[in-house]
Amino acid sequence: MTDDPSFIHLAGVAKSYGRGEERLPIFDGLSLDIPRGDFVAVMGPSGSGKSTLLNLLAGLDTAEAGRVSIGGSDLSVMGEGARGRWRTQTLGIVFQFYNLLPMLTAAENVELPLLLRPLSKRERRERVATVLGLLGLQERARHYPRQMSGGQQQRVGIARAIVTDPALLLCDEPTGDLDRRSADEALAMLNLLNRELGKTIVMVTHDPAAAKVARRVLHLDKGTFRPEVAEAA
Ligand SMILES: Nc1ncnc2c1ncn2[C@@H]1O[C@H](COP(=O)(O)OP(=O)(O)OP(=O)(O)O)[C@@H](O)[C@H]1O
Repeated sequence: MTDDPSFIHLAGVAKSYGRGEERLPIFDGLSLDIPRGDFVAVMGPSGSGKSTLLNLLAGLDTAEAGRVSIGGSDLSVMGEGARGRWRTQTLGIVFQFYNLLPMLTAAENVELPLLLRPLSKRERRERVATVLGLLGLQERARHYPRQMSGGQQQRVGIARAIVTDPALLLCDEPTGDLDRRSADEALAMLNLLNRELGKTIVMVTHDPAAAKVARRVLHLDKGTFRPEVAEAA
């Protein structure tokens, strides 16, 4: 697909932490191409750079060298403000520990990203109701996080991530805090978002069951991807 540039394109990315002699290199020339509509699981030992990669893809951190381009936007040349605006338009993030605001109901948590959009209250409510329905959470709309199970809270987290209809979902250990059944429900939802709605998904995970749901598994080890790529079903 030479005339169809990758949706996610990393070339020669360098990233380190610390300064001078204390400098800890994480990536030194990392490259990666992910087409639109892919569902990629990133696995690897602790400290291999998975979270660092997600932070670069989210535009939350910047590379010292190389190019990070997503959906045609070159994050490496954007300032912080531009990256913030890009993030609200392009990205949904699903966190391991859900990151819901405890004083807001499920519906209010899901509505949050929409407050940055020029939408009427009615339009916001309709969108929230649609995604809560998609996630099977209609009955939970007025419940607070403390009144929900971990699995339900994670589904609220997924609803919040997709309510703005982003092209890209980044998931950081989305099943890491869930029992098997809730984990499988969350994975089924991610699978549906990828296969039915065409969302591109990059998911960092230690969970082999999560990796099986993805279309591809990338193994990160000491800051580089292992050459072999296991193809999913
Ligand atoms: N802000 C930081 N300052 C200094 N060192 C950092 C920082 N963030 C991460 N590191 C170091 O960079 C390396 C890669 O960290 P990273 O969090 O990307 O790994 P990971 O693969 O996500 O690990 P885990 O599976 O444990 O979450 C680790 O050695 C970590 O200690």
